[in-house]
Amino acid sequence: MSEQQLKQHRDAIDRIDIEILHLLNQRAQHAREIGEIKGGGIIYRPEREAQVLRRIKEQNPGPLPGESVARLFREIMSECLALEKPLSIAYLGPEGTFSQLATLKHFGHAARTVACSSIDEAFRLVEARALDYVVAPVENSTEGAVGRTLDLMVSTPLKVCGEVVLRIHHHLLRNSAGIDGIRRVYAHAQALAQCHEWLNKNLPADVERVSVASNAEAARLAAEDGSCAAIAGQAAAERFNLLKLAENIEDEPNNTTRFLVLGHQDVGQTGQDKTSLIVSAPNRPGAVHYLLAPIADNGVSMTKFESRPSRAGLWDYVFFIDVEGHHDDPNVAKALQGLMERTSFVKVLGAYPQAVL
Ligand SMILES: C=C(O[C@@H]1C=C(C(=O)O)C=C[C@H]1O)C(=O)O
Repeated sequence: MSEQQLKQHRDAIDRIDIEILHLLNQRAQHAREIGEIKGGGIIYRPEREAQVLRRIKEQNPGPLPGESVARLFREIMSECLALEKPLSIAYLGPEGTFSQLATLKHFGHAARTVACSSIDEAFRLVEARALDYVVAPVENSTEGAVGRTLDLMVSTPLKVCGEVVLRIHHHLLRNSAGIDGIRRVYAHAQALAQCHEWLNKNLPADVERVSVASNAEAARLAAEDGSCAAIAGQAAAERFNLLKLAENIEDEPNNTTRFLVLGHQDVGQTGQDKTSLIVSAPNRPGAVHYLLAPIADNGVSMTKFESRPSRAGLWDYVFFIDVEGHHDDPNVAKALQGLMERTSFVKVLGAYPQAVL
């Protein structure tokens, strides 16, 4: 390619960048005016954001991949929303956890992410309206449910208004090269479980495995002591300046964690939604089958079914159920009505758009 051709393309890019710049600011101006119309009411509208992202993916002519343009527009919306009112989001800290990554993936980098010392504290701060939303891990594809989040959902007045699905990659991290001399590996209990087979195969049997409160805490400890390693993700590796001795050591290559976003609002329909609910059933043969019949009878698909011992009575169970559709969709509404006729405890946690990114 000649210098002349290169210059032509660069000149074109310079012109386009200025056009994009003006268009971005025009977009932001509309968002600011929308903020004034909302007049201090609810600013964040997950249903609208999901529709914007889905439309961008559908109409994307390429060559940029749909996922990439959606990620760019995620950040554009984040900045536009921040002009209306910056959002503050509680997550399970410290900085560098997968919960923080999930928060940024869902709200973009203009949101203020606030590290909390426990999932309980994150819920409390949002319940007390000191922060706007909480992002809490709810299930991992390898390890199953996050019990503490489920327990908090039974009693919280907060409503689910979104979900985030995050691919989880774990790395073996240390402050120097090579695995010689490692006496201990720190990790969150879930990360230890998710890398169990890799650890059995690749580290000597006498290396101690110690579970700590978060992967970021594990990385912090490994940064301080050269005889220790950590299992954690990219964000923690960068934050604590650690070397990656081995990458993507999770046993299950499609390892993902699903997070829920909770706040104080109801979310409208988008046509591709989910509804989360909790029901209880007596501990009798056939009780669960009887209870769930209205879901199948109304042609509603169930995407999650998780049982947990109820705190109320010994050996009574509560069931965490996700179904496809919004609780205002006619078939879902009928299914919910049927459930309510069959059990004394149904709590609809919220309806929200299915994850787009
Ligand atoms: C601009 C709005 O406010 C927020 C920002 C949005 C955007 O930048 O497109 C979309 C939804 C809201 O979360 C709106 O409600 O339309």
